[in-house]
Amino acid sequence: ITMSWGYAPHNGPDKWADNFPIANGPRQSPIDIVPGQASYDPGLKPLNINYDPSTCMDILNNGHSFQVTFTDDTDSSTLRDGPISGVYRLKQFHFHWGASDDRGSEHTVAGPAELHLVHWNTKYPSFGDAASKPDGLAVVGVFLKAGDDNPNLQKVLDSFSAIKTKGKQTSFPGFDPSILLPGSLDYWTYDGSLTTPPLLESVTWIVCKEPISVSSGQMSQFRSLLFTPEGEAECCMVDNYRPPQPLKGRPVRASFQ
Ligand SMILES: NS(=O)(=O)c1cccc(F)c1F
Ligand SMILES: [Zn+2]
Repeated sequence: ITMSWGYAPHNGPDKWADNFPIANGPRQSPIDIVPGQASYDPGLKPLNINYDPSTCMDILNNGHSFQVTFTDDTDSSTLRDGPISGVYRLKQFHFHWGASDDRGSEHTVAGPAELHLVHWNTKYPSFGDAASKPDGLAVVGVFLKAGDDNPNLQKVLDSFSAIKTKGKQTSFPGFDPSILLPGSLDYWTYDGSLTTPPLLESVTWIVCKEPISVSSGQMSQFRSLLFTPEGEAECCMVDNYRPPQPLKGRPVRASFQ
C-alpha cells in the first residue's frame, strides 16, 4: 500500500524520510530565514508578476491543504525576473497554517500561516516534468501576520463550506491572486525543495519580507477544514507545516538592503 503521508505523529515530517529519503537531502525546505544573515545582492531584479484572473479555475481540499488551481496551457499568469531566468507559469496556490496563531508558517519569521504561489519553468513541457528539475519550480512565499481582517481572503474563505472534507472541489472562477501579495515585493531567495512529499529539490524559493494580515477569526475558518474525507472521524486541518530544515551551507540572498 502506498504511504499516506500527513502531519500526524505516525505519518508526519519526522517519518517522511522513510519513504522519501530526499527528506535528508542537501537543499530541503523550509528554512529558518535569519534576516541579519542574508546577503544583499544588488544583481537581483524586482519580481515581475502578471496574473490573469480568467486562468483561475477551482479550489480543492487535497487532504493536506486547500489549493486554488489555474489553467497553465498559455503564458497568461506568469512570474519573471527576480532571481529566475525565463518565464514561469502559475499552477496553483495553497497555504500552511497552525492550530494557534503562534505557529503555522514554514519559513520561520514565525506566524500563523504562509501562502505559497507555485510556478513552473516553461523551458520544460509540463509542471510534472519541471518538478523533477533543479530549476523547474519557483514558489513565492508570503507570510500571514495575525492582525486585522483581510478582505482579500474573504472569497477564498467563503468557499470553504464547499470543500470541508478531503477530495471535495468546487469551481472558483475569476480570482486574481495578486490581491494576496503584500505592497512591497522585497524578498529573500534561496535554492530549496517542495515542503511536502515528494520533497523534490526543484524549487527556487522567493519569500516576501512583508507579510499580509489575517485575523484570528479568519484563521479559525482555515482551521474548520478537515484532513479527513466525508464519513470518516473528523480531524481538523491544522499544523500542516514542515519545520525548518538544515541550511547545509546554502546562501540566502536579499533583494533589499
Ligand atoms: N509547499 S510547496 O509550495 O513546496 C509545494 C507543495 C506541493 C506541490 C508543490 F509544487 C509545491 F511547490
Ligand atoms: Zn506549500
